[in-house]
This record gives sequence, C-alpha cells and structure tokens, in this order.
Amino acid sequence: MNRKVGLFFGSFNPIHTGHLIIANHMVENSDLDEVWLIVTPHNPLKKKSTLLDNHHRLEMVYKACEGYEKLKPSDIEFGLKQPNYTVDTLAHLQEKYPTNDFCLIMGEDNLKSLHRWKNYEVILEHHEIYVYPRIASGKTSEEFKDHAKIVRVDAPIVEISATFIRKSIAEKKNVRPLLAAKVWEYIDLMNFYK
Ligand SMILES: Nc1ncnc2c1ncn2[C@@H]1O[C@H](COP(=O)(O)OP(=O)(O)OP(=O)(O)O)[C@@H](O)[C@H]1O
Ligand SMILES: O=C(O)c1ccc[n+]([C@@H]2O[C@H](COP(=O)([O-])O)[C@@H](O)[C@H]2O)c1
Repeated sequence: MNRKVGLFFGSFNPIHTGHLIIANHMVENSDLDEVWLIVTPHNPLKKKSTLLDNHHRLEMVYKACEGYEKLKPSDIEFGLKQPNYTVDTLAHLQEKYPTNDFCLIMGEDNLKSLHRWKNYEVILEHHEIYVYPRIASGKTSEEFKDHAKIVRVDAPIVEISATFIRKSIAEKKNVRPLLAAKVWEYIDLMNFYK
C-alpha cells in the first residue's frame, strides 16, 4: 500500500507548540503514516521582512521534532523558485516520490485564503486537505464548505501564533511554554526577534 504523508507547510517563524500539537494530532488520529513539516522560504501572500533566515527556521523545526518519530522536517522548498507556490511544490514532490499519497495539513486561517492560492483547483483535484480548527478573521469561501476533498478535523483549538510569540519576545516577555524547550533555548541564545 502507498504511504500516506501529510504535508504541513509553514513559515515556522518560529515553530511553536501549536504547530507540534497539530502535527502530532494529525499523525496519531488519522490515516497518515507520517507528517512532513516543510519550511517555506517565502509565502507568496506574506511580506518577507520579518522572516528569519531559512536555515535558522529549519534548525528550529529539527529541534522541535526531536523525539517525534513520525514528524519529519523538510527543506524541499529551499531549492525551488520563490515565492513558493504550493501547487508547484506538490508537483515536484509527487514526481520525486511517485508511490506516496500526499495530502495537505493547514489551519483554518489558511483555508480562508485558499481561494487566492495559485491553481487551488488543481491542488484539490489531486490532494485532500486536512483542516485544523483555528479562530481567524475572514470567511471561508462557499466552494470549500462541503467540499469532498476538504476534511475538517475535530480537535481542540490552540490559540498560539508565531506573530504573538515574536511580539512578546520583542517586549521582553517570557514565552517559554509556547515553544519546545530546545527551540526556546536556541531563540534565546541567538537573540532572535528582539
Ligand atoms: N494555533 C494554530 N491553530 C491552527 N493552525 C495553526 C496554528 N498555528 C499555526 N497554524 C497553521 O500552521 C501552518 C503554518 O503556520 P505559520 O508558520 O504561519 O504559523 P502562524 O502561527 O500562523 O504564524 P504567523 O503568526 O507568523 O502568521 C498554517 O497552516 C497555519 O494555519
Ligand atoms: O500557493 C500559493 O499560492 C500559496 C499562497 C499562500 C500560502 N501558501 C503556502 O501556505 C503555507 C503556509 O504559509 P504560512 O506563512 O501561513 O505558514 C506556506 O507553505 C505557503 O507557501 C501558498
């Protein structure tokens, strides 16, 4: 049987406990064999100005995933054209791993902007999307409401965001519980987000 792999794309600036809860929930409570955490150099819908270097964000994803056998960090987008359109990365991955079944994992905020993604219809034609609930502004497009390829996951809402963490660090607040211990130590050592 083909391996079913969940692709969890993100800026991960930085990776936080919310991301880990989602990735772990998906791999433990669904038909997925593995979840790959793919660090995106440049989200086409976000400004690059507040982003840490790719390799620092990847390093933090490695640190966060230590001890989680089924979670695999990936730098596959580092060598692809920027900004990174997910439809292109999916085509690349499917060619490289023809026997894997890939599905996408995203938070509900990303579902609300999915209609603005490049060739989102092509993505939905070939892949399922597992959506983790999240409180976010904006409306979900009608076409995604009862879509056969969009699976809404029933799981506890986690109110953590990388934006809040970056802002809190800049304001000299303690954010330790919001990050894996090794990620917090790395951010502190490197003086990130101050
Ligand atoms: N608390 C959360 N609940 C549900 N989904 C989340 C949560 N945090 C992040 N995600 C999802 O994880 C993926 C990667 O998100 P990202 O790295 O942008 O984190 P973020 O916390 O949303 O960052 P930022 O605040 O910088 O926008 C996206 O699909 C996003 O929807
Ligand atoms: O393909 C697109 O048009 C597209 C538009 C917006 C976001 N994405 C991807 O969605 C992923 C989540 O982004 P982020 O910044 O919310 O973590 C990241 O891999 C982005 O490249 C992709």
